[in-house]
Amino acid sequence: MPSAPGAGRSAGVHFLATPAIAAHLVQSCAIGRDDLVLEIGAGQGALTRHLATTGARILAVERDDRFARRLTARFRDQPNVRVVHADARQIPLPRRRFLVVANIPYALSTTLLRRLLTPRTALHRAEMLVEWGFAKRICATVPRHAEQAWWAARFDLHLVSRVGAHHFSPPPRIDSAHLSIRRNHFPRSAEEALWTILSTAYRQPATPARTLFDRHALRRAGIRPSQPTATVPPHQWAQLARDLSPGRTWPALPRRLRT
Ligand SMILES: C[S@@+](CC[C@H](N)C(=O)[O-])C[C@H]1O[C@@H](n2cnc3c(N)ncnc32)[C@H](O)[C@@H]1O
Repeated sequence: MPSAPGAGRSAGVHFLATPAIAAHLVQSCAIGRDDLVLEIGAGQGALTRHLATTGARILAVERDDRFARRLTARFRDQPNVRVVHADARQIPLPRRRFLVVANIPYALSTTLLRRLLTPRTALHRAEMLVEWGFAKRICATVPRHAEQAWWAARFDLHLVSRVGAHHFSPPPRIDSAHLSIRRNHFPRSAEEALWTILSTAYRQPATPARTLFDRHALRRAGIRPSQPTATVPPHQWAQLARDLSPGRTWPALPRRLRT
């Protein structure tokens, strides 16, 4: 989604205007009646109305006073939908397993993903509309930043499709993307090792991996020892972290990755 920088609380908001895209986003999430779904930025309910029909418990978070009031009225008769009038950057996230379906403000993408993909998150999967360029950056085979690699090593990030600006009202200047996120089986016990490896590697992108890490461990992870670190995809760093993590003490994760 989409809001011009510096826009007011609801100015510049671009609502999803194509019901088929809303329906597809919700279907992709394969929601069951027992699931808990967090919708971030519910707006006028373009996604909420499809989420409501799944029978799952829906928490529809909306910061804008007017939208929150209207949503509350609109879904008053749907006992499985609770409208939460709050800022999604500050609400406590569910402690039990949850799913996310959202068309989020472009400006909040990094902040929200940082929160959703934190080590202690109970996020299981997410289907989101985000800015096209943002989706391309975080789904790149080799992300350019260590934090993006940190996300991609622990979750499967998949750019499903491009969603043209004409599907929003009013249309933003740039297209969006359907981004799909699935938790993978990366062990929590290897997270400190993973971050240490990534931050070391991303600080020295042109360096052959063997100058930073044990060459036998690199080979076991499928990384050529001569390979410049900037060309190693996140899942191979994840494999290296799994391999090196047991039996050693690793530096704690930086605070920004834990909030
Ligand atoms: C792109 S619109 C999407 C609205 C609706 N989900 C749709 O698809 O049409 C994003 C919504 O997020 C809301 N929003 C913006 N910042 C927010 C925040 N920090 N917390 C919760 N909602 C926020 C806006 O008020 C707006 O309703």
